[in-house]
Formats: sequence, structure tokens, C-alpha cells
Amino acid sequence: MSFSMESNSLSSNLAPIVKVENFHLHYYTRRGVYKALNGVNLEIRKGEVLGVAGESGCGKSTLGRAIMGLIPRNAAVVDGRILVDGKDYLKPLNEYYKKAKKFKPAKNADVLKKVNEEMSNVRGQKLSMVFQEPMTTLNPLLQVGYQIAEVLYYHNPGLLASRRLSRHRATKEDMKNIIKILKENGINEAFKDYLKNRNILGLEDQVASIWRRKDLHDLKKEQIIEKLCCEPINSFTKKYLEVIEKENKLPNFSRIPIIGRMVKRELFKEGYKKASEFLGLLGIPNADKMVYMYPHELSGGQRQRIVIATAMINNPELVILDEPTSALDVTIQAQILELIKELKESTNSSYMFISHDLSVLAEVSDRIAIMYAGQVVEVGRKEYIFDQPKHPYTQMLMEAIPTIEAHELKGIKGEVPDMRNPPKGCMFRDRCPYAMPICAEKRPDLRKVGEDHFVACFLYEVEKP
Ligand SMILES: Nc1ncnc2c1ncn2[C@@H]1O[C@H](COP(=O)(O)OP(=O)(O)OP(=O)(O)O)[C@@H](O)[C@H]1O
Repeated sequence: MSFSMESNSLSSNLAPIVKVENFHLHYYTRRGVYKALNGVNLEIRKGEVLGVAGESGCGKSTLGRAIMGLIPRNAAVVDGRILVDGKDYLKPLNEYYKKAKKFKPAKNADVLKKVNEEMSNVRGQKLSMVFQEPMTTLNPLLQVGYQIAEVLYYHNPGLLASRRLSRHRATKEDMKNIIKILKENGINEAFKDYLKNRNILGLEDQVASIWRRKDLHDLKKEQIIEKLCCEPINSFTKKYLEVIEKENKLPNFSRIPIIGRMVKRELFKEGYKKASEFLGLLGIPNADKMVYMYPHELSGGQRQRIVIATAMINNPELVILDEPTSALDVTIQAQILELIKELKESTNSSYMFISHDLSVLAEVSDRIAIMYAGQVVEVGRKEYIFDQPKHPYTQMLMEAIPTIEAHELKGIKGEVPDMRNPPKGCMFRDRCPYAMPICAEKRPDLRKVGEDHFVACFLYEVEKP
């Protein structure tokens, strides 16, 4: 499927963070080559929640993982590209595939190593992902605070250093002034300007998280904030933290391992503090105790919150949530959806929310993309997808949503085609009640059918008289 018509442009005024263009990915297995993605066109815009729906096996997870660059060695990037902030990180994989006479997973793995190296800075910083089963993401042997601190330590050590140094640099006078500003104006530009001028910007989150707490009265808040100053630090650690603060990267400690360990201990201690603050912001009670707990001591819902916190801690541009609520019971599912809605309001991150459950997507999404057999067949604002679904497949998905009034639940007849040998033309035609001769000949492109609403179906390409 291609997409080139100017007037049909998928883009809107909102800048895209990720742009997927005609992307094809095939899995090479002993039982044949599975054509998992067959020309995906999609963009994820700044600040939006894009829901991605479709039956099992339609390629939702493969697409999410490909955006993250999480590609197994048996997966060939056959065509197209994925641009993250304008850069095509997977290009070397596509170049290998095009050059190779015969696809070899071992050779692909060599190229993947380089791609992974390049993407390691992007992952955890610009992009992060939450998987369905939190236990597969969390390490059972490490405290949850350690796991959150680790993400900061490797991807944002400058922030940790700056927080620690700010508590050392700030004087009692500073704290008095800060409290005065907060009482007069709350958390605003004047507060930030003061911290900037005094070179104690690392206090911003620490002070704000206390000031915003609803469970404390003002006097108590002031007492806690007053204590965020004058913290002693040894001169060696201070020297290295200043370098880390400036460069936001860890120096090479291989020749001075004792100092390396000292600095690491200091930064991890700070990471635990930041983790507990952040979990508090996510509405987790007793966050200061929870950071010292191990994953098995937590419930499924709490674990998933920890995973979401780990994914969000560096304020990424895009968070990909792959069925994040499917393994949870209904009440906890609702709480996690509420958390995601709150995060959407309070951060400027974008979210790609993958789910086979349209009622879940209705709760959180701004736009929804419907996938079928490795393609996006319809994409548009949530209201259009729910109220005016155009693609026959989307219409059937909508009819299959259980409602309180429904006497019988309609299923979608037929099966997804064998992706080792996908049919020519439209992949949905065998299940489609409106199939026409042209559907067996050609694969339909995404066409604009309304404001910010696109469909890949020949029903909407027929010339109007
Ligand atoms: N590593 C792999 N090797 C071979 N085939 C794979 C691999 N990963 C996925 N597939 C196949 O690719 C197709 C798409 O899978 P994918 O997991 O992306 O679909 P999905 O829409 O996310 O499904 P679900 O909702 O069940 O997770 C499926 O046919 C799947 O069996």
C-alpha cells in the first residue's frame, strides 16, 4: 500500500513524533515467511493518544516494537521506513535486506547490533514501552526503586546530580525566599527564575512535589521544604557530580573504580528519592516505602503502575502501551486507564495505546487506527471511528462490541488470511459483504474521506457521478 497524494496527506497541523511510511516487515520461520506488516502508513502526533486496534495477529505489537527498534533477528525490514523525530533508525536493516540475495537471520543480527547501539539513547529517553505482563518487564530480584533509579542513572544522570547538588548549594535564606514566592504566587515562572538565578534548578521537582501534596497542611509543607538545603557532600563526590550535571553523562570510572562506586551510590540514592516522588505523583500511597519493595510484594495493578512510572520517569516523547490493562481485573483496569488519562493531561508526551478492546480505546484515545492483516485500513478521530465507521471491517468490529441492550453478540465471520501467502488485492475481501471485482485486483490505498479521517477501501474510491 502506498501513500503519496498531497491532498490525501495523513498529516495535520500537529507535528508528528513518529511517521510510519509504507512499512513492510516479514518474519522468517521454519514454517515459512510471515508477512506481518504489509505497507503500514501512520503518524503519531505530539500530545495525542493514538489507539491501535485489530484482531489478534494483525501486527499491532509488531508495529509498536518496530517503532521502538525492538526487532528480532528473524524479522526482515522489507520496505518503507519509520521516522522518529525525522530519523530512520531502521534504514540499515532495510539496506541489508535489499542487498542480500538470501535473507540470513545471523547477518540481520549483526546489523541489528548497530541499530540497537544507535537506538539505545532514544529508548528510555524519547521512546519507551509498557508491555502487557509487568512481571516480564520488572526484575524480580531488584527493589522497584532501584529499577526506576536505574533508568535515570543510565539515561539522565545529569538530573540526579543536579538534584543532589542543589540541596547542597541552597542556603536557609534560599528556602525562606522560595517559600515566600510559593505563598505569593504558587508554582510559576518567578519560582523557576529564582531557582535558575541561584543555580539550584534541581530543587524544582523536589519542592513542587511537596507543595502540591494534598495530604499535608501548609505549615508541614513549609517545614519539609525548609529542610531541602545545606546538605553536606564530600569534595570528591561533589567534583564528579558537577561534571555529570554539566554533561549529563557518566564519566569513565574504569581507572578509578572506588570513586565510580561512591558516585553511583550517591546517584542511586537520589534516584530512589525521585522514584518515590514520582510514584507519589502517580497517586500511589506510601510511595516512600514502596520503593524499597520487590515486585513479588506488590499486586498486579501496583506492578503495572511501577512499569508505567519506569516508562514515564524520563518524560519521553512517546510511550507505547501494548495491551497494558489486559492482564488486570476490571476494577484495576479502570484505575490504570484513569492514570493514563491523568498522565495525558499532566505531561506533554504522546501515547500509542495498543488494544484489541475498542471499549478500552474509547476511554483514552484521541484518534484510533484500525489494523487488518498488517495494514492500517482506517484511521481518524475517535468520534468518526465510533460514529461513522467507513471500512466494512471497522463496521463489523463496532457491531461486535458487547452492549447492555444487545440480545446477541455478532462475531466477525471468516478468518484472517494465512499471512505466509496473503491474497492479492484487498486482504479483507473474502470476509467483506461488499467485495467488488476490483478488490481482487488491487490493494486499496488510504484515502481521505473526511476531516482527519482516512480509509483504505474501494467503496470510497468509486467516482461519484
Ligand atoms: N518473532 C516472531 N517470529 C515469527 N512470527 C512472529 C513473531 N512475532 C510475531 N509473529 C507473527 O506475526 C504476526 C503478527 O503478530 P503480532 O503479535 O504483531 O500481532 P498482534 O496484532 O499484536 O496480536 P495479539 O493481539 O495477539 O498480540 C502473527 O502472525 C505472529 O504469529
